Amino acid sequence: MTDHLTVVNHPLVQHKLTLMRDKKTSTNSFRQLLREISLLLAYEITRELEMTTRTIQTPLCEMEAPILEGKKLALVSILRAGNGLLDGVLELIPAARVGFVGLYRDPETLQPVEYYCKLPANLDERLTIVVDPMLATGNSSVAAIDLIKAKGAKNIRFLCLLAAPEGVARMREAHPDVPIVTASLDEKLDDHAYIVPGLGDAGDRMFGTK
Ligand SMILES: O=P(O)(O)OC[C@H]1O[C@H](OP(=O)(O)OP(=O)(O)O)[C@H](O)[C@@H]1O
Ligand SMILES: O=c1cc[nH]c(=O)[nH]1
Ligand SMILES: [Mg+2]
Repeated sequence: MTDHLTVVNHPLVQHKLTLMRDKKTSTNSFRQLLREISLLLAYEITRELEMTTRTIQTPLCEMEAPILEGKKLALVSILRAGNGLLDGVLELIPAARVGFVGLYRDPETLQPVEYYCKLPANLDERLTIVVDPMLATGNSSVAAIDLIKAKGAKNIRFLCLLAAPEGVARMREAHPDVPIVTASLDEKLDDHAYIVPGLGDAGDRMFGTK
């Protein structure tokens, strides 16, 4: 991917996102919609994967048929809200290796606090797609990608549902080599660094916590 930021304007994505933003949407519907959107976003973020060919026999003839090149992809979910995106992406790429980075954002300092990290082997040979629905200040995604790079990953993409301009700028500064794919570039952050108009706290809406 060459663009640093791709906003997926597909009508189905935008329609489902509107339903997710609506505060009247139930936890159950929110989770289902996120799973559906993540399939569409996964389609977009994998658009330019490297391909090679393999010789196969169809019932009619031999052909050189396209297949994905290289080692299996790695998907890394930033816990816990990342798991909502992970489910759909993994459905589309079932052979992917999966890692988790556990981070929460301290509500006072807005700094990420790490509590877990388990990543697949040979990240240096894999395309790594990092997933988290919310890119707000960018502190969490920058820290997660710092960890992932420290484990060897060189080819990384970041998939989110909503991005704030502040988070995109922070990512561009810290990780200019990591393209971002999102369903929406929202307007701004509020005084508590929540995305506006946003959808609220993604983890809470997904898991019914408060
Ligand atoms: O860009 P930032 O300002 O760092 O904010 C974004 C982070 O905040 C949310 O997670 P949260 O800390 O609420 O943890 P959770 O997923 O466990 O709910 C979200 O899922 C991101 O990880
Ligand atoms: O708007 C926001 C910002 C950070 N985390 C969320 O879940 N929502
Ligand atoms: Mg949360």
